[in-house]
Amino acid sequence: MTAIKDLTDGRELVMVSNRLPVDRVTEPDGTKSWKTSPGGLVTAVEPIVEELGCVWVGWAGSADEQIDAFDEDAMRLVPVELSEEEIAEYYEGFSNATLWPLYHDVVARPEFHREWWERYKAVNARFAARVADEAPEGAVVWVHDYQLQLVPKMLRELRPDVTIAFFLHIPFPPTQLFAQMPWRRRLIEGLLGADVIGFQQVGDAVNFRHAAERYARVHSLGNTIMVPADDGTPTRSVVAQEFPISIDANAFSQLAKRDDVKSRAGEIRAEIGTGRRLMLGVDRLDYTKGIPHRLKAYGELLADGDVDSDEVVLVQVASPSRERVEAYQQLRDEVEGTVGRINGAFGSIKNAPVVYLHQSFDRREMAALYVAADALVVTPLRDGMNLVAKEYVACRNDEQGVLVLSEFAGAADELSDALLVNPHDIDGLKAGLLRALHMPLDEQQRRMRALRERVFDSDVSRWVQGFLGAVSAAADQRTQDERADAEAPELSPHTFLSSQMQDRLRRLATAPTLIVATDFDGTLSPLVENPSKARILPRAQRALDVLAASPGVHVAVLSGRSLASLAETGLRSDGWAVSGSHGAEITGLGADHGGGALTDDEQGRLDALARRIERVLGGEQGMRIERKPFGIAVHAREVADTRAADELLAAAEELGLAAGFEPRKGKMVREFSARKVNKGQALEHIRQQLPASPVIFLGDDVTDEDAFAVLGSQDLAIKVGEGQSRANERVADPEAATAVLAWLAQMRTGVVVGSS
Ligand SMILES: Nc1ncnc2c1ncn2[C@@H]1O[C@H](COP(=O)(O)OP(=O)(O)O[C@H]2O[C@H](CO)[C@@H](O)[C@H](O)[C@H]2O)[C@@H](O)[C@H]1O
Ligand SMILES: O=P(O)(O)OC[C@H](O)CO
Repeated sequence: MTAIKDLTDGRELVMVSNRLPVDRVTEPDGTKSWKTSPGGLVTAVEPIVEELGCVWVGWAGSADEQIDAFDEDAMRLVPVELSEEEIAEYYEGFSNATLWPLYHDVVARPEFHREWWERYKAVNARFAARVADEAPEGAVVWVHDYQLQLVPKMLRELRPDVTIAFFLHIPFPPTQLFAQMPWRRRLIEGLLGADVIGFQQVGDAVNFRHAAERYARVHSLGNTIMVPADDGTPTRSVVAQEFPISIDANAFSQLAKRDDVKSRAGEIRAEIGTGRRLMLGVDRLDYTKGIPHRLKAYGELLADGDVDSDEVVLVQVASPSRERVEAYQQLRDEVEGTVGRINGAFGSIKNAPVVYLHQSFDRREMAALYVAADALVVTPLRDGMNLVAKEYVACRNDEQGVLVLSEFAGAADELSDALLVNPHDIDGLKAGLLRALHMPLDEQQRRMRALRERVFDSDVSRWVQGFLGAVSAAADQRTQDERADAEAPELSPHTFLSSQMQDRLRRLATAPTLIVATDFDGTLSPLVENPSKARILPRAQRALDVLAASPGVHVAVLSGRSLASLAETGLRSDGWAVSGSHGAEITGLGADHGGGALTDDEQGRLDALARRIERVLGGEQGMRIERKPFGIAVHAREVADTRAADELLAAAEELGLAAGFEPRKGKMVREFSARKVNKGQALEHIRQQLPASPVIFLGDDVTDEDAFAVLGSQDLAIKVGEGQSRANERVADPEAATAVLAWLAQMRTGVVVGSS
């Protein structure tokens, strides 16, 4: 069986959410018991961790009750106590009357109160402290949702050893709306304490990254945000990316196949009246779910005579939610008033057009309702995902039934075979409902098959694996970065760079636009015997990430390696230009060029040379011939004797020249390319695609001289290591080259990368 440690690379898991997966309830006779907590978070997450095991820290749902930690299946549940005032101000107030409406596109007016904010901070601090006490050394701590956005930063300060993941189950609003939040910077900084921040949709992740750039003044590149530490310690990278949540589709499908569920579905159909079509709505009673819009559309269809209550019934299941929050009380009054009016106006003694159930049901009853329903109507005005839609699809083993789905539910991105509706457009919604009621069977089946394929393919285990996979990768990266920082030599630019070079770098750092170009092997990564083992120095990667994220800076890597071989080193180069095979292939920054297959003639000449070199030199100890997409490289780095190596390389040169190839000299390598290109031409080509900018280029090898040769007086050429060069500056090794890049990044952005 999969263990949680298989998903977290051997690390223990701690879950943190406002609510524990079970709620403490007081029965009418005063006895206490536990029941499953409401809402989508528990539906999605609990089945996985209950089996795999974890510590779960959360509120037990009752006031002023101190409860000891206890075990439930493979979980250890750790209750966090909340007082009456904290429930009123942290949970009902700041979480559900400020953040909830603000994050749901302000469909209700958010209230901003300073006392609520103070309470929110205090409760978040209590959660962080409790987690800090409970988390095993090096654990992965997974914090959930909007109620706990300050926990990541608070926890990082208490427990720097843990890896912190955060998942937001609800949307993250566009910057124009988030701007209303008086404590917006504090919330962003709180979240940026995490290593990975997960969102439901691409749009949510994009909104967050924009808000982070604007209010926390950080830079982002792709999914990665560079976060400078307050005290000048090294920059951290934080992944902010979408991981759309799902359900255990198989479990729902199996449940729907059970005889008791099928016979209960039959009973439900019999109870609503033979021949009547059943439309179903299932929601927490929440104003984001669009229940009044649904009722309005349905009421109008009855009034217009398009729907008859003898033929159709709408069963609306609305589970009680946040009942002490005013907006929820108003919603309940409105919904119950509307249901009463519709039933009063259009019902008969036999048939009410709406059956309204303000209750929670167990999963078996939910599955029976899904199986019984001819259509499920999901009409939120805004919803992070909406799991009800996916549950309905998973339960429809008969491949029938129609899903009517709001385009403002995150689920609409994936479930495009549903009937998509805009709940604000009442006429459109009415048309959607009618279409669902009259959809021919073959269209139902076609759509339902496609929906089921999607839901079963992207189920909750895939979500967990994707999210925890990203978290594990972040944890590994963090360990690597920390090690690199600890081992990084103390290089102060003032001691190892000439004052002239410092001046030049300062000037470049303030240029409106700048191209930072560099070789890879021997410049960004130390030279190693086996080229497949070469890796960029982590600090160099981060310095280039910071530079690339700075407006006006373009990063380019120019390598003799093929693009494929460069990618195999793990270099992260999203948003950069990368030139491979000495310029024969270029990608990124609009400079895409070359890379097409060799012609038969080119291939034939290259094959003949390779055979010849193989025959003449192949038997020599330590010689290695490498086939590249556009040429051949003859390596002599592993030849024991330097003189013998030189002689062998000279022999290879002779063979190449005889076959009409221009040998390209490198350190202990000679290359023969079918295409006559070099790094200088590649750099010129990239430069032409970008706004006129000065260039800084760093390189260590003979082949980098071609790039130095195309630089002018506004540019800066830096040779890495020993040997003759036309470059105007020099540093000792890749560590020093990295320090130059880090210093440049710091001067341009203020972000400290590493320990220089
Ligand atoms: N009367 C009733 N009785 C019993 N069970 C009932 C019920 N009514 C609803 N449920 C169950 O509660 C869950 C509701 O999940 P949703 O995703 O639809 O919304 P919710 O807003 O709670 O979740 C939040 O988290 C989830 C998960 O991330 C996001 O999909 C969503 O957008 C976000 O608002 C479903 O599993 C459903 O079966
Ligand atoms: O009842 P609440 O306030 O804990 O909300 C439950 C849902 O999971 C909200 O995401």
